[in-house]
Amino acid sequence: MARIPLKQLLADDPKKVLVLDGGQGTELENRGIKVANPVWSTIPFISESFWSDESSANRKIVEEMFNDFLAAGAEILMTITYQTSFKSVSENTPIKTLAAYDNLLTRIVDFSRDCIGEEKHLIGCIGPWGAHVCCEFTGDYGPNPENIDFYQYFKPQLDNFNRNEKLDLLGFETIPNIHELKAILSWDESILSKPFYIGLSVHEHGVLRDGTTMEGVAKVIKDLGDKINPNFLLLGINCVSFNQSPDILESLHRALPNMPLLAYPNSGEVYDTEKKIWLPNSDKLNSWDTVVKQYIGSGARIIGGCCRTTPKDIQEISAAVKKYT
Ligand SMILES: C[S+](C)CC[C@H](N)C(=O)O
Ligand SMILES: N[C@@H](CCS)C(=O)O
Ligand SMILES: [Zn+2]
Repeated sequence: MARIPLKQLLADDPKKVLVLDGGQGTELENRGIKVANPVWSTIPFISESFWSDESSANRKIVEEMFNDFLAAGAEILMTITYQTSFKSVSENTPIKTLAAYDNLLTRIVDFSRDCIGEEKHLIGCIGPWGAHVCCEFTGDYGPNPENIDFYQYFKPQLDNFNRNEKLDLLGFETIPNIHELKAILSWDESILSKPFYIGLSVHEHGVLRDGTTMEGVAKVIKDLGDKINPNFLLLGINCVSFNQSPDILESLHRALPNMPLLAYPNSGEVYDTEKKIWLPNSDKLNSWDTVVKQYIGSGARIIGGCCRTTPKDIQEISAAVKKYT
């Protein structure tokens, strides 16, 4: 059975909320893959044995992770390509040419689609420019962020993902800087020809990591008016603090009441970018039940978990989504 295009699915049933998967990189780490390296969760796919040996240990781990998120209730899942930009891959792995990079992405998407089957929706995950220098939680893009050529950075991944029919949606996630947001939103259908969403990396005080307020974010979208790419389907927050996430989503909803939103916070732990480890932060103040109810009240149409959330979290999210929709 063909999948319903997401734009149609969300429009046809205004109450439908899709359950997303959880933190993939950190879940692979929980299961024994060492992701603390310059391409982070891309690492298992770099080794040729992943592709040539069907019984490779890493291959089993990735398959089992997808299975466990599916069993927990995920209806839309991501490719594990957060740090798989051409720049990150070509600078840090033996994959140096655009042709070899293209082959890598196609293999990962094919493999992900095989893992989740034909019925579930698949997101082509695209991490921010800052991921390759690990500043997705500071938003510090240097002294002249307006001069960064974001298009050149994303183009190889976009060119591949745009033409891959196994992907239903592109996800720019953990975007911490307003210049990057403006760049993505300036691209028309010739550059972004598939439906896409943008997940913002927001500080626990409720501003984008670079200090931009949610009103400032909304202004960029409002100013574009009807020039906005019709493929821009959802805006939201990801890898933000679990405890603060309902308030942050609510502030985005107030600023953009008609925008379909999405939310997938992290566990509340904080990433140490030097040591590449997660440090405990405050305890969870709320349950997923409470948080999901608030997200839905704020217009969320896709809800899941980001770093350090597990299939158990997705199970709780799924139960809450069923209860409140
Ligand atoms: C979302 S963070 C945990 C991704 C990893 C980071 N960019 C790093 O390279 O360590
Ligand atoms: N999509 C990524 C999140 C990075 S913040 C992952 O799930 O690993
Ligand atoms: Zn994350």
